[in-house]
Amino acid sequence: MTNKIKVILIHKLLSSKIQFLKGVGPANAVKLSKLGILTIGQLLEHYPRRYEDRSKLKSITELTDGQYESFRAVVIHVNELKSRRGFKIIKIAVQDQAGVAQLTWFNQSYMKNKYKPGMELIISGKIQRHANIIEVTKPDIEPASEFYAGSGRIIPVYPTTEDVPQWRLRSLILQAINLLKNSVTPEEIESLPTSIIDKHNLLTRKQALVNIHFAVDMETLVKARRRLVFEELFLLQCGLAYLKQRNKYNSKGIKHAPDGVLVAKVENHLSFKLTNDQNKTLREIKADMEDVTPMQRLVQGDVGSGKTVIAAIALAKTVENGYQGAMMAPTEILAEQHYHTLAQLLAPHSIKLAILTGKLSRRTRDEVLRHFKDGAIDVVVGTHALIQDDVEFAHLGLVVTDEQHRFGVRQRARLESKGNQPDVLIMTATPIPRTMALTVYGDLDVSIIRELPPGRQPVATYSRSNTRRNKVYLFAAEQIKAGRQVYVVCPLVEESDKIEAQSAVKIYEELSATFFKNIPCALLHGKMKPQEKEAIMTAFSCGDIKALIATTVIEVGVNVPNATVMIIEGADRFGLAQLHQLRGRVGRGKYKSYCILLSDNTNEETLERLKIMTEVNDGFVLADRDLLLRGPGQFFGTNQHGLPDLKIANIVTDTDILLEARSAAQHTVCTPEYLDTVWQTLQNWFGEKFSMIFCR
Ligand SMILES: Nc1ncnc2c1ncn2[C@@H]1O[C@H](COP(=O)(O)OP(=O)(O)OP(=O)(O)O)[C@@H](O)[C@H]1O
Repeated sequence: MTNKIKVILIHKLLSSKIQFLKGVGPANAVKLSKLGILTIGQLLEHYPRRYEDRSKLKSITELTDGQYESFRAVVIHVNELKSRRGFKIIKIAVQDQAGVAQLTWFNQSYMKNKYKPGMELIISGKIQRHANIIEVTKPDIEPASEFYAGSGRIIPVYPTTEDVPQWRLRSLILQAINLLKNSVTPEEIESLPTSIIDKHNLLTRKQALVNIHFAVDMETLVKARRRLVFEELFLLQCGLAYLKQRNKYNSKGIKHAPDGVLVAKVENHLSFKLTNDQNKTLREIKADMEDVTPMQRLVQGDVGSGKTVIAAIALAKTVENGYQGAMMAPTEILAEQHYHTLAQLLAPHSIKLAILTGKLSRRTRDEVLRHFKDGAIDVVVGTHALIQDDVEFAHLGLVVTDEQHRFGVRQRARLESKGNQPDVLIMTATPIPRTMALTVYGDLDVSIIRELPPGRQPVATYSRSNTRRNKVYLFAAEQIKAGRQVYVVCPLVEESDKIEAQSAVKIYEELSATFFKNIPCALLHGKMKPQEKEAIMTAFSCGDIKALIATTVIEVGVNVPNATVMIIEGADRFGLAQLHQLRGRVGRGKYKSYCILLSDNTNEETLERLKIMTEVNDGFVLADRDLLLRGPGQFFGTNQHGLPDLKIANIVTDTDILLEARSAAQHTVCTPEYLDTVWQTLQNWFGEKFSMIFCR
């Protein structure tokens, strides 16, 4: 079976160039390549975006106002008019036996040459009836000769460009489907083991491909989609399971010894008791480190749940075993902060720490690098500066990366490659929805710290319009008088640090002249020099500055337990995950804390998002809600962080199939040949992203 499978996915027909089809010359091939279609296989995997039911063609007099309908008619007259404002309007009159309708386009003069009197067309679009005139604006048109004469008329609508009209794409796919039907057996293009197909009651790949494009009826279409979604998720999960196994069996990592004196000293010196979740996570980490398989563990902890102390103990463990540890943070501010926290926890026990960021002088940097190399430094904290080529370690035992999705997988891999299969701990404070975590990080072991340290009260969150802005700032000033500190976050301006900084400056000037007059305030934004930023953060941390007016530079990780008020201006511009991160900057100590979301936006979805914030304090619940509200592409704000663009599956709505496919993949014993095929298919599907996801 496996040998056969290996042949299929490189079946001759599927790998044939698209020019093999009738009607595809060099020019059309270029246009199709812009859609990512170079081969017949890729054409067949260009799945419809949606479908239209055109099973019943109506006559013109039967068309209903406001409905999306289809009808067959002949062109009788083509006319170009000019509107008073200079628009070109193309009007084409069409006729069937019952009546006349008018098709209209604006500023698309080429339409007048495309359709000539006498041509028979299948026209689909939204019907507008004004008095006795029936009009369709920007209709979807197929020449009647291209009209697919299948038994059903569920018409696929494809993602496409202006260059490749729907009807052409549809007729090419039909041609490819006919070739597939006539010249390929189901076994020749099957990608799933027969046992899986039978057990999960799936269509064959051949049946699914035919029906996803031209289904005989709705029921078959649903089955076709289920099969292809299952296939995609199953193969992805097989790939992830394979990676995990490979890590387990093929690699020899560092086997740390059970805890000794140093780890005990660090643990016993903590000024607090670890929470149950922290203890559980720590046990999991220690077990991984004591195993010869290199650790690949993701720690997901809600904001303020106390991840840094866990990292500190793990670092102490590697040092105790004679190795070095490295911790990489996404920003200089965070690297500084982690350095100070780790120094407090580790330096009293003779662990030598250093920091490496972009701003060290050449001399200091050279010296620090020398001590990494000769092993005199035990633990280093840094930014991207850590992955530069000239950074070398004597014996790196543990790599911790904070805020996982800010780094590409490749960057992380570069740090890991500075040791000989070191243990790897990834920490993130953005809870990842479960379904997404299974797809993106399915090969990592996951620990979750959901519980917050005792005594923390939920942050009271309010959503307010700007009419109440004065009251909000008066409240903040009162809190400052009571000894607390305040953050004000300025509206997010995507793509422009400069405008964002300008808006922060404006708000800073306004507040320091009004509500915060005579209160020590400071401004913090991404355009400032690292030294300036650091000096301000230090002054805020030690309480010299009472109000910090900032852009999102403070979003992750900043820890000032005395701060109790977070005011977010233009809160509607932020996603839930980001608002939660910002809110997490307060409520980190023993004082009651508040988060106030200012916004005048009345958009329904925005109001819903802000309302969820006022009701939910748990980051994991928020993450799931955010995913539902905005979809997977939006979740991280950007698409570049390892989330594969799935071809057909939707991880929000296909959760059931995902869980079924995952369980099937975990229970399938894959032969090496089958895994080869899986590997090859995944590479074909995900291209560039493949190495991002799988080359760990
Ligand atoms: N078990 C505990 N009991 C009491 N305080 C704790 C406990 N664990 C951590 N803390 C304190 O809680 C604060 C937050 O910890 P830390 O900065 O490690 O959180 P975090 O999970 O990294 O948060 P974020 O993701 O928001 O940066 C720190 O002041 C830390 O000293």
